[in-house]
Amino acid sequence: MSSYPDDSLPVPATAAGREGLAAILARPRTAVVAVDFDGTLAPIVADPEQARAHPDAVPALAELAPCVGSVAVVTGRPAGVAVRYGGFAGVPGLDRLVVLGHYGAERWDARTGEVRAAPEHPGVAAARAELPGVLERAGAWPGTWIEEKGRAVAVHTRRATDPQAAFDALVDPLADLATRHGLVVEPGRMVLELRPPGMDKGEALLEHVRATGAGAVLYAGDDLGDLPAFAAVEKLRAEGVPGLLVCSGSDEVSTLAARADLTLPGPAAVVGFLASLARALPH
Ligand SMILES: O=P(O)(O)OC[C@H]1O[C@H](O[C@H]2O[C@H](CO)[C@@H](O)[C@H](O)[C@H]2O)[C@H](O)[C@@H](O)[C@@H]1O
Repeated sequence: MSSYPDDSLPVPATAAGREGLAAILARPRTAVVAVDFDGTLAPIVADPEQARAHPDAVPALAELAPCVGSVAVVTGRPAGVAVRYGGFAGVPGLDRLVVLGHYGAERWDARTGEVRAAPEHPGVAAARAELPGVLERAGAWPGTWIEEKGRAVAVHTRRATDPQAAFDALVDPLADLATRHGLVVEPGRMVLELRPPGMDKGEALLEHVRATGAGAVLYAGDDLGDLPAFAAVEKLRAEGVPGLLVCSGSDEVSTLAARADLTLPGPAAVVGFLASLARALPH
């Protein structure tokens, strides 16, 4: 792999990405670094409750955060769960970290340790009540598992013997259930989530970038739910704010790699990149 500007950083494949990385290196104090959690900071595991940040993730973020304008974790997880599974609370260096949870409907701020949240959508409770019956009638595969997320509910198929077939069998029944209750289906890596409309990672990222007055942005993600954040960075670039799109690559999702400036082979490599970026910045 060739390097920019020295041996420690990979070269983005696109001119826009190289411009984005150059802007972050030139004006780090104006940069927002925003990172997805599962599949990007945390390796994918079969049981969502066992997911944890890569052991090098918190040290890398803690070294990076004091050098840039802001570090944010942008996740489909409830903010409090991501804070817990990430080990983000009370870490020296991460005292300004924000976690935008539930695709931006929740915001945890390390300065207060509190979560600010949008009102709950009544359709979630109604869909939750109907969900077991819908799964039974759809002939859900053994191993299909419901994740209770508070302001959303997710159906996972990774533990079925054929996860993709189990996922495919549920797409239409869950779309119907979501529509009847005013919700949307968020498809992800062997998961279909029923959640309220009106917020996504793109809106969340744009809001954060605008609130911080950022002059450059980096976003790293791995899954379809990260596409709106990719679109937000593309929109910011069109408005003159340089940005770098990083894909945490996998053999499950190809869409993001096609849009990314830099594709890295999974969470360990993403975390290594963030650590290298931190080392390349003035402390
Ligand atoms: O926005 P993210 O931080 O990427 O969260 C997206 C979903 O991640 C979790 O599911 C994924 O990770 C699990 C643990 O590795 C894995 O078992 C599952 O197959 C993946 O889809 C989480 O459980 C969901 O609630 C998040 O929305």
